[in-house]
Amino acid sequence: MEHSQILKMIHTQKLGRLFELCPAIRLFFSGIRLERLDTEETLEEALQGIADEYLEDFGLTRGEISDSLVRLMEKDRDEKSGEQVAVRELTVLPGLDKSGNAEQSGFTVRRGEIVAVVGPTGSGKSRLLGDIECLAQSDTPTERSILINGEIPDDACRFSLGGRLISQLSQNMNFVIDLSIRDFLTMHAQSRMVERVDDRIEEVFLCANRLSGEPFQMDSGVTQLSGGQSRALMIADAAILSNSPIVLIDEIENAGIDREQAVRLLAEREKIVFLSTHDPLLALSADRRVVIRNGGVYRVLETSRRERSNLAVIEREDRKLMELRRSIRLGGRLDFDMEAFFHGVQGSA
Ligand SMILES: Nc1ncnc2c1ncn2[C@@H]1O[C@H](COP(=O)(O)OP(=O)(O)OP(=O)(O)O)[C@@H](O)[C@H]1O
Repeated sequence: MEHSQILKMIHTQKLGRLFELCPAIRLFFSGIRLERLDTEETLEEALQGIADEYLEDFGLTRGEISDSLVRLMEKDRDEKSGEQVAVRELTVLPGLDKSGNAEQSGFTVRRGEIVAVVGPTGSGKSRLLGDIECLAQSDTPTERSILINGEIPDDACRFSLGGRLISQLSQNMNFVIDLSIRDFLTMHAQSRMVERVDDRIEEVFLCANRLSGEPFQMDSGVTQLSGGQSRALMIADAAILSNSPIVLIDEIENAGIDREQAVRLLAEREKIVFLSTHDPLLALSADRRVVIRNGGVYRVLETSRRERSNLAVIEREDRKLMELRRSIRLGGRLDFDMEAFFHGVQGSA
């Protein structure tokens, strides 16, 4: 559906019809405490009885409400068409490093694979994720190009489906609309047309709570979540509810969530996952790691058999560190025999 058709619909259809076509619109109105609008009226009619000052309290004008509804319907349309693109593999073709030298190599990632992106601070890890996110075609500072299933994505795929193909969970996740977690997840589940919405949102909620260091309630507001809780919720949401076949995650390790479980969860869902990280546990959990140096891909290393067996040791030590972290958070003291705790005789925090 074209933009002009959507615009016309927003202004001529009854609200009830708009809610049916795009459930996120109902949740948009819940978010500004207008749950009881008359569904037999059009948008203009329904908003007639609402004072401008009321809308201003939410930082909205009538025009902005109509623009938001158009965007929600367009997002819904793109999401539904995005489901038709089956991504089997993604290829990064080499570009230039920060000095303008050709990159050593490109690489291809297949469905179900996890790739860690590693490298010193400022080397260009986020830039690589950014190139993937916008499906770059030699039009970013790195001049890399991204292929989907071995082909250059066409413009429709790039500009319209790009956002639907790819979920990006960046370091700073802020929620702007104050919905409860239940409403937020319901909105996502409905806009992604999943079946058994209540069961699925319960699954996301339980999973997010397992990932998060600090438990939270289904009826708390999303704006009250801490940074780590928000990331846990978004990771569970991306894994369980999202149709996006490609997930990009920036520095999960700083979020204070259970990284081991988060990676396992994403790996189970047959997605292509890129993790930018400085963390050996995450790097070795991936199938391979792309090493970035001076803005360019320097090496692509498969995780070796030896590294996989070393991962078990890193996980064991990491669980001990998590135990210490938990103890510190709960106000405990770490004045027991640390040598014994780490190297041998059973100790406990
Ligand atoms: N190949 C390149 N050509 C030109 N500029 C680049 C290239 N790669 C990265 N940059 C630029 O270098 C800067 C640092 O890159 P980026 O933020 O991606 O680093 P990072 O590895 O993610 O850092 P951190 O670990 O601190 O998050 C950015 O401004 C980015 O656009």
